[in-house]
Amino acid sequence: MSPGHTDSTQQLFKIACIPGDGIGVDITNAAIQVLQKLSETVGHFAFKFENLDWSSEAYKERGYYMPEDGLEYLKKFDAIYFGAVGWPDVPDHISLWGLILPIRNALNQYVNVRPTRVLRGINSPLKNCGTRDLDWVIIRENSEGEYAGHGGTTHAHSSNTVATEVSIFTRVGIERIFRFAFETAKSRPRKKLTMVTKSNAQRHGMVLWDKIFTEITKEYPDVETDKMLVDAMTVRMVLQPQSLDTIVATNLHADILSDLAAALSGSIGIAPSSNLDPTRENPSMFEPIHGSAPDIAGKGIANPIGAFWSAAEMVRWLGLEEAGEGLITCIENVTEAGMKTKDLGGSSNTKDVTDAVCKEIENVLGGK
Ligand SMILES: NC(=O)c1ccc[n+]([C@@H]2O[C@H](COP(=O)([O-])OP(=O)(O)OC[C@H]3O[C@@H](n4cnc5c(N)ncnc54)[C@H](O)[C@@H]3O)[C@@H](O)[C@H]2O)c1
Ligand SMILES: O=C(O)[C@H](O)[C@@H](O)C(=O)O
Ligand SMILES: [K+]
Ligand SMILES: [Mn+2]
Repeated sequence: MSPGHTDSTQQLFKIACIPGDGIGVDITNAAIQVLQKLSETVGHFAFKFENLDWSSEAYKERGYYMPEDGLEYLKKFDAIYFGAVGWPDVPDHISLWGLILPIRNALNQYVNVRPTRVLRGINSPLKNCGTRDLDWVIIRENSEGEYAGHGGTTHAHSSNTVATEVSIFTRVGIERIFRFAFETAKSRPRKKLTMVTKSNAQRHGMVLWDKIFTEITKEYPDVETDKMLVDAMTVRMVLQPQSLDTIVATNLHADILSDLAAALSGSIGIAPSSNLDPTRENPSMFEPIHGSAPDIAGKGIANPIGAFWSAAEMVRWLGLEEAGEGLITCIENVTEAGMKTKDLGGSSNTKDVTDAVCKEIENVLGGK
C-alpha cells in the first residue's frame, strides 16, 4: 500500500470515493473539491479519485450495493472516502449490511475514531461550554459487539415470533481496541481515558471488558483511567463535559454517544470519523458520522464541516500531518468568521461553506 509518485517530488494517493445516498453525495463532492484545492495549493502531493456508484439507488436497479469483487477492489486504494448510506425505500439493515458494515469488517477497520470539539465560532447548546470545555475523542470498537450480526428469527408467521440479536465480545477484539484507546489517550495532553460499559445488566461480554481493562491499565501507568456505565455517561457528558478526554466504548454505545457528543458540540453536521485498520494492511475509510439525512437531501444545505474534518483526518492518516492540520485550521477559521449552515443557526448553504474553506486554503496555505 505504498503511494505512487507522479514525479520525483509529488506523491500520488489513490482514493476510492463512495458518496452513497442523500446528502452523502453533496458532502462527498464538497470534500473532493476541498481536497483538490488542498493538494493544488500545498503542491507536494496529489489525489486520484475514483467514484464508485454504490448506492441505494443502484441497489434498487441492480439488486446489489457493491459488485462481487467490490471488497477486493477497494484494497488497491490508499484510502476510502465515504459519504453516507441509507434511503427510506430500502430497509436500513439492508443498506448498512449491504455496504458499510462489510467494508469495515473485510478491511479490518476495527477502530472508529470520533473526535468532537467545540470549534471556534460555534456555540454548544450547553450553557457555559466554551471551546476548551469539550474536547473529546471517542474510540468506538468497530468490528464486533452488538454489531456482530449474529442472530435469527423463527416463527415469523405466528404470534410467537422469536428474534435474537447476539452480541459477541472476544478477548482479541477487546484487547486491541483498548490498546488503541490507551495509545490515543497517552498521545493527548491530559492522558485520560474513560471506559464505558453496561456491565451491571450485561453480565458476560461487558464484564469481560471490565476485566481486560483492569489488565491493560497496568501497561499504561501514565494514563489516568476511570469507568462509567453508559446511562450515567450521558449525564456526565452533558453536565461535566470538562471532566472527559478520551473515551472508549462498544460498537453500539459509542455510536450513540458520538451522536450525542456531536450535538453537544453544536451539530451532528460537524463530527468526523475514521474507520481505521491500524495494521495498515488495508485502506482505512473516512466519513462524517451523520447519515444520508433524507429530510434535507437535495436542498444544498447540508453542513459539510464534518465531511471536511473527515477529509483532514484522511490526509493525516496518509502521512501528510502538516497539510491535515492546516486544513483543520482553515475549517475553523471559516466557522469563526461566522459562515454557518442552517443546523448551526446560520443561513449559508453547502456551496458557500465549501467555497469559503477553499478560499481560506489559498489564503493560509498558499505560498507556504
Ligand atoms: N455511516 C452511515 O452511512 C450512516 C450513518 C448514520 C445513519 N445512516 C443512515 O442514514 C439514514 C438517515 O438516518 P438518520 O435520519 O437516523 O440520521 P442522519 O444523521 O442522516 O440525520 C439525523 C438528523 O440530522 C440532520 N443532519 C445530519 N447530517 C447533517 C448535516 N451534514 N447538515 C445538517 N443537518 C444534518 C438531518 O437532517 C436529520 O434531521 C438512515 O438510512 C440511516 O441508516 C447512515
Ligand atoms: O455504524 C452505524 O451504526 C451506522 O453506520 C451509523 O450510525 C454510523 O454511525 O456510522
Ligand atoms: K456517514
Ligand atoms: Mn451513528
